[in-house]
Amino acid sequence: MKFKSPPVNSLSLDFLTEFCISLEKLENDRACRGVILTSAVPKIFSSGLDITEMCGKSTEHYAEFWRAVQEMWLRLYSSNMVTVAAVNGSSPAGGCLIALTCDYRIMAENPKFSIGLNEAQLGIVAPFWFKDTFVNVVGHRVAERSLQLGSLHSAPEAHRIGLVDELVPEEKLKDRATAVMQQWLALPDHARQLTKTMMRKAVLDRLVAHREEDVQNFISFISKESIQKSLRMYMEMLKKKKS
Ligand SMILES: CC/C=C\C/C=C\C/C=C\C/C=C/C(=O)SCCNC(=O)CCNC(=O)[C@H](O)C(C)(C)COP(=O)(O)OP(=O)(O)OC[C@H]1O[C@@H](n2cnc3c(N)ncnc32)[C@H](O)[C@@H]1OP(=O)(O)O
Repeated sequence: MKFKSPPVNSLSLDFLTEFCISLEKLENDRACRGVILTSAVPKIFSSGLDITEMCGKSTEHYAEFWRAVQEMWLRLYSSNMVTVAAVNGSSPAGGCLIALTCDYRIMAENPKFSIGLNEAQLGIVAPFWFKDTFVNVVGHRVAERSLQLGSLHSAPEAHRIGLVDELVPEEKLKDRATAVMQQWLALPDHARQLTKTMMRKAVLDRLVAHREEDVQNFISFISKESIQKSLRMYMEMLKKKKS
Protein backbone atom coordinates (compact mmCIF):
# COMPACT_ATOMS: atom_id res chain seq x y z
CA MET A 1 0.00 0.00 0.00
CA LYS A 2 1.50 3.30 -1.09
CA PHE A 3 0.53 6.53 0.64
CA LYS A 4 -0.08 9.20 -1.95
CA SER A 5 -1.44 12.39 -0.43
CA PRO A 6 0.94 15.19 -1.46
CA PRO A 7 2.63 17.31 -0.36
CA VAL A 8 3.48 15.39 2.85
CA ASN A 9 1.01 12.50 3.40
CA SER A 10 -0.51 14.16 6.43
CA LEU A 11 -3.12 12.00 8.12
CA SER A 12 -6.36 13.89 7.48
CA LEU A 13 -9.80 12.49 8.25
CA ASP A 14 -10.19 11.53 4.57
CA PHE A 15 -6.77 9.85 4.48
CA LEU A 16 -7.49 7.89 7.66
CA THR A 17 -10.91 6.82 6.43
CA GLU A 18 -9.52 5.56 3.13
CA PHE A 19 -6.64 3.86 4.87
CA CYS A 20 -9.04 1.95 7.15
CA ILE A 21 -11.26 0.93 4.23
CA SER A 22 -8.24 -0.35 2.28
CA LEU A 23 -6.93 -2.25 5.29
CA GLU A 24 -10.33 -3.82 5.89
CA LYS A 25 -10.54 -4.97 2.27
CA LEU A 26 -7.10 -6.58 2.48
CA GLU A 27 -7.89 -8.11 5.87
CA ASN A 28 -11.02 -9.74 4.45
CA ASP A 29 -9.23 -11.01 1.37
CA ARG A 30 -8.14 -14.56 2.22
CA ALA A 31 -5.53 -14.42 -0.53
CA CYS A 32 -3.77 -11.50 1.16
CA ARG A 33 -1.49 -12.50 4.05
CA GLY A 34 0.70 -9.43 4.31
CA VAL A 35 0.97 -5.75 3.52
CA ILE A 36 3.96 -3.47 2.98
CA LEU A 37 3.28 0.18 3.81
CA THR A 38 5.34 2.77 1.99
CA SER A 39 5.03 6.21 0.40
CA ALA A 40 4.67 7.46 -3.15
CA VAL A 41 5.60 10.99 -2.03
CA PRO A 42 9.35 11.64 -2.35
CA LYS A 43 11.29 12.07 0.90
CA ILE A 44 8.21 11.80 3.16
CA PHE A 45 6.68 8.62 4.60
CA SER A 46 4.03 10.60 6.51
CA SER A 47 4.13 13.97 8.26
CA GLY A 48 1.79 12.66 10.97
CA LEU A 49 -1.67 13.80 11.92
CA ASP A 50 -2.99 16.64 9.81
CA ILE A 51 -2.60 19.59 12.17
CA THR A 52 -5.33 21.54 10.36
CA GLU A 53 -7.82 18.87 11.57
CA MET A 54 -6.92 19.83 15.15
CA CYS A 55 -7.07 23.63 14.77
CA GLY A 56 -10.14 25.84 15.04
CA LYS A 57 -12.68 23.05 14.44
CA SER A 58 -15.85 22.04 16.28
CA THR A 59 -16.03 19.55 19.14
CA GLU A 60 -17.93 17.17 16.82
CA HIS A 61 -15.14 17.38 14.28
CA TYR A 62 -12.45 16.68 16.90
CA ALA A 63 -14.44 13.64 18.07
CA GLU A 64 -14.84 12.27 14.54
CA PHE A 65 -11.18 12.87 13.72
CA TRP A 66 -9.92 11.24 16.91
CA ARG A 67 -12.14 8.18 16.43
CA ALA A 68 -10.62 7.80 12.96
CA VAL A 69 -7.09 7.97 14.43
CA GLN A 70 -8.01 5.34 17.02
CA GLU A 71 -9.63 3.13 14.36
CA MET A 72 -6.53 3.25 12.16
CA TRP A 73 -4.31 2.17 15.06
CA LEU A 74 -6.69 -0.53 16.35
CA ARG A 75 -7.00 -2.10 12.91
CA LEU A 76 -3.32 -1.98 12.07
CA TYR A 77 -2.01 -3.08 15.49
CA SER A 78 -4.43 -6.03 15.60
CA SER A 79 -4.08 -6.98 11.95
CA ASN A 80 -3.87 -10.70 11.17
CA MET A 81 -1.65 -9.83 8.22
CA VAL A 82 2.11 -9.45 8.38
CA THR A 83 2.70 -5.69 8.33
CA VAL A 84 6.02 -4.25 7.18
CA ALA A 85 6.78 -0.52 7.07
CA ALA A 86 9.19 0.44 4.28
CA VAL A 87 9.98 3.93 5.58
CA ASN A 88 11.22 5.84 2.55
CA GLY A 89 11.22 9.32 4.05
CA SER A 90 10.68 11.38 7.19
CA SER A 91 8.06 10.16 9.58
CA PRO A 92 7.25 12.39 12.55
CA ALA A 93 4.56 11.79 15.21
CA GLY A 94 1.51 10.01 13.70
CA GLY A 95 3.71 8.90 10.79
CA CYS A 96 6.08 7.27 13.26
CA LEU A 97 3.07 5.68 14.99
CA ILE A 98 2.09 3.95 11.74
CA ALA A 99 5.61 2.52 11.40
CA LEU A 100 5.70 1.47 15.09
CA THR A 101 2.34 -0.26 14.68
CA CYS A 102 3.72 -2.59 12.00
CA ASP A 103 5.48 -5.90 12.72
CA TYR A 104 8.78 -4.80 11.18
CA ARG A 105 10.37 -1.51 10.08
CA ILE A 106 12.96 -1.00 7.38
CA MET A 107 14.15 2.55 6.75
CA ALA A 108 16.07 4.14 3.89
CA GLU A 109 19.55 4.90 5.23
CA ASN A 110 19.39 8.60 4.35
CA PRO A 111 20.64 10.62 7.38
CA LYS A 112 18.36 13.50 6.32
CA PHE A 113 15.27 11.37 7.01
CA SER A 114 14.00 11.51 10.57
CA ILE A 115 11.46 9.60 12.61
CA GLY A 116 10.09 9.90 16.14
CA LEU A 117 7.21 10.90 18.37
CA ASN A 118 7.90 14.65 18.49
CA GLU A 119 4.55 15.70 19.99
CA ALA A 120 6.23 17.48 22.94
CA GLN A 121 7.87 19.85 20.45
CA LEU A 122 4.39 20.95 19.35
CA GLY A 123 3.32 21.52 22.96
CA ILE A 124 1.05 18.47 22.86
CA VAL A 125 1.27 15.07 24.54
CA ALA A 126 1.46 11.70 22.85
CA PRO A 127 -1.60 9.71 23.98
CA PHE A 128 -1.04 6.63 26.19
CA TRP A 129 -1.51 4.19 23.31
CA PHE A 130 1.12 5.97 21.17
CA LYS A 131 3.41 5.68 24.21
CA ASP A 132 2.53 2.00 24.82
CA THR A 133 3.26 1.13 21.17
CA PHE A 134 6.59 2.96 21.38
CA VAL A 135 7.55 1.23 24.65
CA ASN A 136 6.74 -2.16 23.10
CA VAL A 137 9.28 -1.44 20.35
CA VAL A 138 12.18 0.38 22.06
CA GLY A 139 11.70 -0.28 25.80
CA HIS A 140 10.73 2.05 28.63
CA ARG A 141 13.92 4.07 29.14
CA VAL A 142 14.52 4.93 25.50
CA ALA A 143 10.83 5.74 25.02
CA GLU A 144 10.70 7.97 28.08
CA ARG A 145 13.70 10.06 27.07
CA SER A 146 12.62 10.28 23.45
CA LEU A 147 9.03 11.25 24.34
CA GLN A 148 9.98 13.86 26.95
CA LEU A 149 12.38 15.50 24.52
CA GLY A 150 10.03 15.09 21.54
CA SER A 151 13.03 13.71 19.67
CA LEU A 152 13.14 13.24 15.94
CA HIS A 153 15.85 10.66 15.31
CA SER A 154 17.92 10.53 12.15
CA ALA A 155 17.71 7.20 10.34
CA PRO A 156 21.06 5.92 11.77
CA GLU A 157 20.07 6.95 15.30
CA ALA A 158 16.60 5.39 14.91
CA HIS A 159 18.35 2.14 14.01
CA ARG A 160 20.75 2.42 16.96
CA ILE A 161 17.88 2.80 19.49
CA GLY A 162 15.82 0.02 17.88
CA LEU A 163 13.08 2.28 16.56
CA VAL A 164 13.66 0.76 13.12
CA ASP A 165 14.85 -2.81 12.62
CA GLU A 166 17.20 -2.19 9.73
CA LEU A 167 18.53 0.43 7.33
CA VAL A 168 19.05 -0.18 3.63
CA PRO A 169 19.99 2.01 0.67
CA GLU A 170 16.83 3.63 -0.65
CA GLU A 171 16.96 1.80 -3.99
CA LYS A 172 17.01 -1.56 -2.15
CA LEU A 173 14.10 -0.80 0.18
CA LYS A 174 11.40 -2.47 -1.89
CA ASP A 175 13.40 -5.67 -2.48
CA ARG A 176 14.40 -5.92 1.15
CA ALA A 177 10.81 -5.36 2.33
CA THR A 178 9.67 -8.12 -0.02
CA ALA A 179 12.36 -10.49 1.29
CA VAL A 180 11.37 -9.76 4.91
CA MET A 181 7.72 -10.34 4.03
CA GLN A 182 8.59 -13.74 2.50
CA GLN A 183 10.52 -14.69 5.62
CA TRP A 184 7.57 -13.85 7.90
CA LEU A 185 5.05 -15.52 5.58
CA ALA A 186 7.05 -18.76 5.66
CA LEU A 187 5.58 -19.45 9.11
CA PRO A 188 2.13 -20.97 9.63
CA ASP A 189 -0.33 -18.06 9.88
CA HIS A 190 -2.18 -19.35 12.96
CA ALA A 191 1.00 -19.63 15.08
CA ARG A 192 2.27 -16.20 14.04
CA GLN A 193 -1.15 -14.56 14.51
CA LEU A 194 -1.74 -16.05 17.97
CA THR A 195 1.74 -14.97 19.04
CA LYS A 196 1.11 -11.44 17.77
CA THR A 197 -2.19 -11.30 19.66
CA MET A 198 -0.50 -12.52 22.84
CA MET A 199 2.18 -9.81 22.57
CA ARG A 200 -0.21 -6.94 21.76
CA LYS A 201 -3.47 -7.79 23.55
CA ALA A 202 -2.92 -5.85 26.79
CA VAL A 203 -2.11 -2.64 24.94
CA LEU A 204 -5.02 -3.04 22.51
CA ASP A 205 -7.47 -3.90 25.32
CA ARG A 206 -6.46 -0.77 27.18
CA LEU A 207 -7.61 1.54 24.40
CA VAL A 208 -10.73 -0.54 23.65
CA ALA A 209 -11.73 -0.28 27.34
CA HIS A 210 -11.11 3.48 27.48
CA ARG A 211 -11.95 4.50 23.94
CA GLU A 212 -14.66 7.05 24.68
CA GLU A 213 -12.75 8.47 27.63
CA ASP A 214 -9.75 8.92 25.30
CA VAL A 215 -11.94 10.82 22.80
CA GLN A 216 -13.17 13.13 25.57
CA ASN A 217 -9.59 13.66 26.84
CA PHE A 218 -8.48 14.55 23.34
CA ILE A 219 -11.33 17.03 22.89
CA SER A 220 -10.76 18.78 26.21
CA PHE A 221 -6.97 18.90 25.63
CA ILE A 222 -7.06 20.09 22.03
CA SER A 223 -9.80 22.67 22.70
CA LYS A 224 -7.69 24.56 25.26
CA GLU A 225 -6.74 27.99 23.96
CA SER A 226 -3.10 27.46 25.04
CA ILE A 227 -2.89 24.26 22.95
CA GLN A 228 -4.60 25.89 19.97
CA LYS A 229 -2.07 28.72 20.20
CA SER A 230 0.87 26.25 20.25
CA LEU A 231 -0.49 24.46 17.17
CA ARG A 232 -1.03 27.72 15.28
CA MET A 233 2.50 28.86 16.11
CA TYR A 234 3.88 25.51 14.96
CA MET A 235 2.03 25.75 11.62
CA GLU A 236 3.37 29.30 11.17
CA MET A 237 6.87 28.09 11.93
CA LEU A 238 6.48 25.41 9.21
CA LYS A 239 5.37 28.03 6.70
CA LYS A 240 8.12 30.51 7.67
CA LYS A 241 10.78 27.81 7.33
CA LYS A 242 9.96 27.83 3.61
CA SER A 243 10.43 31.57 2.99
C1 LIG B 1 -3.43 14.36 27.90
C2 LIG B 1 -3.39 13.89 26.48
C3 LIG B 1 -4.72 13.65 25.94
C4 LIG B 1 -4.97 13.50 24.68
C5 LIG B 1 -3.98 13.65 23.60
C6 LIG B 1 -4.05 14.99 23.02
C7 LIG B 1 -3.33 15.46 22.06
C8 LIG B 1 -2.38 14.70 21.27
C9 LIG B 1 -2.87 14.65 19.92
C10 LIG B 1 -2.28 14.23 18.86
C11 LIG B 1 -0.95 13.66 18.72
C12 LIG B 1 -0.36 14.26 17.49
C13 LIG B 1 0.20 13.58 16.56
C14 LIG B 1 0.72 14.20 15.32
O1 LIG B 1 0.98 13.50 14.39
S1 LIG B 1 0.85 15.91 15.20
C15 LIG B 1 1.70 16.22 13.67
C16 LIG B 1 3.17 16.26 13.91
N1 LIG B 1 3.87 16.45 12.65
C17 LIG B 1 4.94 17.20 12.53
O2 LIG B 1 5.44 17.77 13.49
C18 LIG B 1 5.53 17.32 11.15
C19 LIG B 1 5.46 18.71 10.67
N2 LIG B 1 5.99 18.79 9.32
C20 LIG B 1 7.31 18.81 9.04
O3 LIG B 1 8.17 18.72 9.89
C21 LIG B 1 7.69 18.97 7.61
O4 LIG B 1 6.56 19.45 6.91
C22 LIG B 1 8.15 17.65 6.93
C23 LIG B 1 9.53 17.25 7.48
C24 LIG B 1 7.16 16.52 7.12
C25 LIG B 1 8.29 17.91 5.40
O5 LIG B 1 9.11 19.02 5.19
P1 LIG B 1 9.11 19.73 3.74
O6 LIG B 1 10.11 20.84 3.83
O7 LIG B 1 9.26 18.72 2.69
O8 LIG B 1 7.63 20.29 3.58
P2 LIG B 1 6.97 21.59 4.25
O9 LIG B 1 7.23 22.77 3.39
O10 LIG B 1 7.39 21.71 5.67
O11 LIG B 1 5.43 21.20 4.24
C26 LIG B 1 4.65 21.26 3.04
C27 LIG B 1 3.25 21.74 3.40
O12 LIG B 1 2.64 20.74 4.24
C28 LIG B 1 2.21 21.37 5.47
N3 LIG B 1 2.33 20.36 6.57
C29 LIG B 1 3.42 19.72 6.94
N4 LIG B 1 3.15 18.84 7.92
C30 LIG B 1 1.84 18.97 8.17
C31 LIG B 1 0.96 18.33 9.08
N5 LIG B 1 1.35 17.37 9.95
N6 LIG B 1 -0.33 18.69 9.07
C32 LIG B 1 -0.78 19.63 8.22
N7 LIG B 1 0.00 20.28 7.32
C33 LIG B 1 1.31 19.93 7.30
C34 LIG B 1 3.17 22.54 5.63
O13 LIG B 1 2.61 23.51 6.49
C35 LIG B 1 3.27 23.03 4.20
O14 LIG B 1 2.07 23.72 3.89
P3 LIG B 1 2.08 24.97 2.88
O15 LIG B 1 3.02 25.98 3.48
O16 LIG B 1 0.67 25.44 2.85
O17 LIG B 1 2.59 24.43 1.58
